[in-house]
Amino acid sequence: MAYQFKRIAVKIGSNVLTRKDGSLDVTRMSALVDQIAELHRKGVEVVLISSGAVASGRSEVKPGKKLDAVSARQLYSAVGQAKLINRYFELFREHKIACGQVLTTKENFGSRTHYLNQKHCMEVMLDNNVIPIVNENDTISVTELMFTDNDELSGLIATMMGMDALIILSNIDGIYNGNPADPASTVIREIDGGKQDLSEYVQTSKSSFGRGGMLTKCNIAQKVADEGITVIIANGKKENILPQLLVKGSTEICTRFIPAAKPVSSVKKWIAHSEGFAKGEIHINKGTEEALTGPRATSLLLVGVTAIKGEFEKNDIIKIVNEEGIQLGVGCTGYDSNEAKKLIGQRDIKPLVHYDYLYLD
Ligand SMILES: Nc1ncnc2c1ncn2[C@@H]1O[C@H](COP(=O)(O)OP(=O)(O)O)[C@@H](O)[C@H]1O
Ligand SMILES: N[C@@H](CCC(=O)OP(=O)(O)O)C(=O)O
Repeated sequence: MAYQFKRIAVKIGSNVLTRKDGSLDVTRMSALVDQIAELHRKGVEVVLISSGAVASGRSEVKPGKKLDAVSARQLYSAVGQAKLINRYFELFREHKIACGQVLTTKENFGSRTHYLNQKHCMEVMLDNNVIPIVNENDTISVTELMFTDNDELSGLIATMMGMDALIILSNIDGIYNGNPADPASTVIREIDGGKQDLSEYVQTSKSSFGRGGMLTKCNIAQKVADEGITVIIANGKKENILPQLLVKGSTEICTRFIPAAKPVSSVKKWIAHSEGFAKGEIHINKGTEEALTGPRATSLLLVGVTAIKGEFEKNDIIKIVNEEGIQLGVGCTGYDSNEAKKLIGQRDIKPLVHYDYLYLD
């Protein structure tokens, strides 16, 4: 069977892996592992981003007293992640395939060094036929340090690893053009990258164990497709869904985001996804805004900077803001904040943000 993609990220939502009572659905897990094993045997490289730690830990521990939300998430994920990865390990072993655990946090995507270390780790696993199974390290990432959900994490991984496709498996066939419970609603089969406003269709409601909901999936999918990666939202509870989606000329029901044709450099992709990690703000004057947003690739020079806010190190991500206070984009800084503040207004020195490290919205 010929598949359309050679390298994919597969994200499995909590709802796919949990039964109605919250217990881990080992039958479903086993079916998905069988499908990934089949793809792996046929030469498709797969990175799995699996949710389900919190949901599967919940049925294992019964706290003596009522816990606050953060403590509960830490406790359940610590226990649940051990249970989850242990299951995956055994299930893949039945196929004589090794898998390995990668736990990460939002902070690991904020510095280029950590980012490249993570990428290297997963590359070395794939080179050695090991399937990386990624999840957020829920035990230490709390409140503002958290990803919105694993959809956001899967988008970052797909971009970082230069995937051909990101497949987001949820408990629903795709994005419906109305309330999914309404029989008149149908699945939107194709979405042209970032060009369509989907907010009118997507309800803010979430399924019982999910975190972000369909709206975050849509936002992430549009961003990732804009970077040239196909994104598919499909139902992970359907039999043999992964091979069916991957087969050339597939007619499987799903929502497919058409990737943009323009190539984007890997550094720019990292920067584009890094806005949430920005450490400071660079305010620029009108002339600099015109130069940056004009047709020529232009670096951000300190001569056009009017103010620098926040503390940051060299190579950190910073926001670029115009005179009206509107954010124009993000970049990776060539100076730390103390040095940059001293050099505001200076000419003929290296740029604050080189255009290779600049991403404008
Ligand atoms: N227009 C829509 N189309 C499909 N699903 C929708 C839509 N609006 C809201 N949803 C809800 O989004 C849920 C999936 O998101 P989420 O709960 O985050 O799942 P997951 O755990 O797979 O990440 C669906 O079960 C559905 O209830
Ligand atoms: N890291 C969490 C994932 C939470 C989450 O994002 O869930 P989902 O919205 O179902 O993908 C866990 O493993 O429980």
